[in-house]
Amino acid sequence: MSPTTVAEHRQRVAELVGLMPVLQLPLDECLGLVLAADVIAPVSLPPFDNSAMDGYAVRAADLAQVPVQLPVADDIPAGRTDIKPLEPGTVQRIMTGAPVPPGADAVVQVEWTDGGTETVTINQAVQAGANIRTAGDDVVKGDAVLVAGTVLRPSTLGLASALGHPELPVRRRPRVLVLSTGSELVEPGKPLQHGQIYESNGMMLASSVREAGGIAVQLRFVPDDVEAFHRALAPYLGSVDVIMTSGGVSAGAYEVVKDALASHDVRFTKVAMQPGGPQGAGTYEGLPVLALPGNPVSAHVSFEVFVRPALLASMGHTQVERPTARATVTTSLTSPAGKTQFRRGAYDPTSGQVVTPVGGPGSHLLSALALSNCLIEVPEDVTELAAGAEVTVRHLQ
Ligand SMILES: Nc1nc2c(c(=O)[nH]1)N[C@H]1C(S)=C(S)[C@@H](COP(=O)(O)OP(=O)(O)OC[C@H]3O[C@@H](n4cnc5c(N)ncnc54)[C@H](O)[C@@H]3O)O[C@H]1N2
Ligand code: MOO
Repeated sequence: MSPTTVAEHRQRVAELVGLMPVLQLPLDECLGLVLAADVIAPVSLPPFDNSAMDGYAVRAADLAQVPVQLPVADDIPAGRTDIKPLEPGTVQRIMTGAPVPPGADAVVQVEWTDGGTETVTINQAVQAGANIRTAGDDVVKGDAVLVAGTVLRPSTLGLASALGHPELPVRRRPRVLVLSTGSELVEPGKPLQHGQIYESNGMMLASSVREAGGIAVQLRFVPDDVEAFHRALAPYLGSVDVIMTSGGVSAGAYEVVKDALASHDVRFTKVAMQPGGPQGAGTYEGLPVLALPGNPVSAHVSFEVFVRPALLASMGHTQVERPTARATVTTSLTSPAGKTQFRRGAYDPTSGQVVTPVGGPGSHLLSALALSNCLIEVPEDVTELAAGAEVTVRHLQ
């Protein structure tokens, strides 16, 4: 049986995860999410003509001869709503953001005056329209200012708030159960016995889920026991959207994930890549389940290549790929025939776009992964790369 290609498995994972439902969420919870429908401006911005300066609302024609002394008929702080018209031959003191009174056609900044409160001497003339921010200058009521597909950033959330929206329609974050299997796994902080290791995939994968915008629920220390596996999962089935496991998928005698899920609709396959060869994907009690290999680098690379794009797509993102670049590799590399290799690399954009492999190909080399900032992609049909060869790097940060 020919191995599954990276593209085929990516497609399968994306289809399994699907799209998250749309709901109205308070703006506070929308950062990084994708707008699911166009938002029509219910008001104009600014909503009314207002002053751009602290100063005096005037009729420009009254300043034909300067200096000129005029009576200050009223005082308009920002927020005042009962604005009186400006009578000819008078001014009103006005603050930045306050409504310009009817009849005024300009604002003189306070620095050009003596700052008087009963009467004011104005030393410089202004053009009609000076220092007035007109209604609709920024947004016109009825405009579709925020369009479906927009990724909500601080500025777009600021705009939504300025338009008076307390909440927005978005696709919600997927809740991912991050389940770590392995009887050898021990909680960090506890003593280790020979043969045991500290659990690390759970922390790494949960962080990756969060970095992609999802919600991670960690379930660690599930032993290599099929009954225990099913029991551990049961309480989460109603509250998560995706189950993501690590470990227990290869060819050993105690492959708990494979054994537990084989009777369900989960297909275990070898994907033509290294690391990350053994993969499982399917459904468990109606939920998508993604079974990643247990070696830490394999788990991380599997997340990057398959899960991250699927989670981003599930939230409505169209940009689901990490940015890539072309770079020359500083040392020679070998790669297994017929497999896409994802080597860990340190990419240096400042020195002519070169990348240096970090550590070897071993999928247990977690510190090399932690020291790298990119994956170097060696295509399936390439078995050797000389130093100086051009490669594609996938940025991880
Ligand atoms: N006979 C074969 N053996 C193996 C094959 C194969 O094709 N034939 N494939 C190898 C490859 S490639 C990989 S990758 C691993 C995948 O193994 P599993 O998914 O079954 O994972 P485990 O055996 O449970 O663990 C592998 C390795 O990773 C450590 N691990 C697992 N979970 C965690 C965790 N949460 N935190 C930290 N470390 C973890 C575990 O202790 C093992 O050292 O299989 C190869 N073998
Ligand atoms: O393919 Mo495994 O994922 O090499 O280590």
